[in-house]
Amino acid sequence: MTEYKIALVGFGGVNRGLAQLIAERNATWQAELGFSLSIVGVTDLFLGSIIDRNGLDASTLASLPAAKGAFAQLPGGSAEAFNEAVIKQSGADIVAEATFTNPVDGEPAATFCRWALEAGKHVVTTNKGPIALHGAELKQLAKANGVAFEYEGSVMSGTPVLRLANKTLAGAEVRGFEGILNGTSNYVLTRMEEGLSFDEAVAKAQELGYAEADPSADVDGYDVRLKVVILANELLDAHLQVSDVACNGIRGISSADIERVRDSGARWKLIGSARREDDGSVRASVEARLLPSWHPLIGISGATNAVSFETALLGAVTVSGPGAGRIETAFALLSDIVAIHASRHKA
Ligand SMILES: NC(=O)c1ccc[n+]([C@@H]2O[C@H](COP(=O)([O-])OP(=O)(O)OC[C@H]3O[C@@H](n4cnc5c(N)ncnc54)[C@H](O)[C@@H]3O)[C@@H](O)[C@H]2O)c1
Ligand SMILES: N[C@@H](CCO)C(=O)O
Repeated sequence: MTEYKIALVGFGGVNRGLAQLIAERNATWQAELGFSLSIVGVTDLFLGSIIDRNGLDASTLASLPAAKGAFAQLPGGSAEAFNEAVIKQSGADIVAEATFTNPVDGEPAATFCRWALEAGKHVVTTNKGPIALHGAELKQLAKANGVAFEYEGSVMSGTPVLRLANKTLAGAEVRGFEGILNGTSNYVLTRMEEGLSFDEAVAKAQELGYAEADPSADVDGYDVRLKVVILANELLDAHLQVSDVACNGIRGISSADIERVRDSGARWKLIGSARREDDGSVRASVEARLLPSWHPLIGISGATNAVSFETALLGAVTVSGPGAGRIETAFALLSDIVAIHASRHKA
């Protein structure tokens, strides 16, 4: 039976969700997936850090109070975040990186990924910054060190999109995609349709753990822009930089704008899209669009996301599911670990 030792970098909603899943489901995973997980280190800017190479109790970690320096309450814990030590010296096989997404330069998460990969550890991450801004370099680094770099949760949380499109649409010739790729902004638009103000709806999305640390990344479209870059580079081999994607969010949509179109059945949605043009170039954008009532993405409400791939052989293939959420995104980390396990146990 395989046991992977895992270090958690960032212990907010997502990695705490993973600790909770480990506490509740390790025995089931052992039986059904052929591996279990042992948490050997955790580090967080706010909570501090802790290392135990023999394994920490996942349930104690999952229920740790969200108080500054809280790891100091545990035997061997510290109020200081010793990120580098947790990544390099905890004996982890896998590092789960889930710190804040930095949409400008992807740091310090990109550095955390580099440290782990260079030390010969697999990396699983839900953080869009390192992938959108340093994806090619990090994939190369992983290859050079014979380890995996997996990031399924960076687009549409636990809903399978990247691996699904990469593996199961291979050969179908994906020509482009359009999608609702941000849970927070879609939730905000839905709640505004129900009568909440913009600010009230954003506060609710924060409460539910959907929003980024700075929710302007959600409502101004920057989060979707990163996801469009990740999807376009992964599926269309587009080599896009973040600055190549025109980006406008939902801040300009007022309750009055929503009310005005209510009877027509049209709805405002934040749409991220990319398409290969006839000259081979890829054009991508993020913008609030008024979708007509017949549009395939019109029924996608709340924090649900959906992406419709335009393919040469199948026409449109649409995937929908949760686009945000602590447990939903922790599941994406698990799916990355399942992929790593499968690749190590190939016949
Ligand atoms: N929550 C979701 O629904 C969701 C979905 C998909 C992707 N993501 C991404 O996953 C990542 C984690 O999301 P989350 O909801 O857990 O965020 P969060 O804000 O709840 O937690 C992030 C944690 O990282 C810690 N942190 C920040 N900078 C750090 C540093 N330099 N060193 C150590 N720790 C640091 C913070 O203290 C915080 O506890 C983010 O990048 C987010 O964009 C989140
Ligand atoms: N803040 C993001 C999390 C998922 O990337 C969202 O609302 O979609």
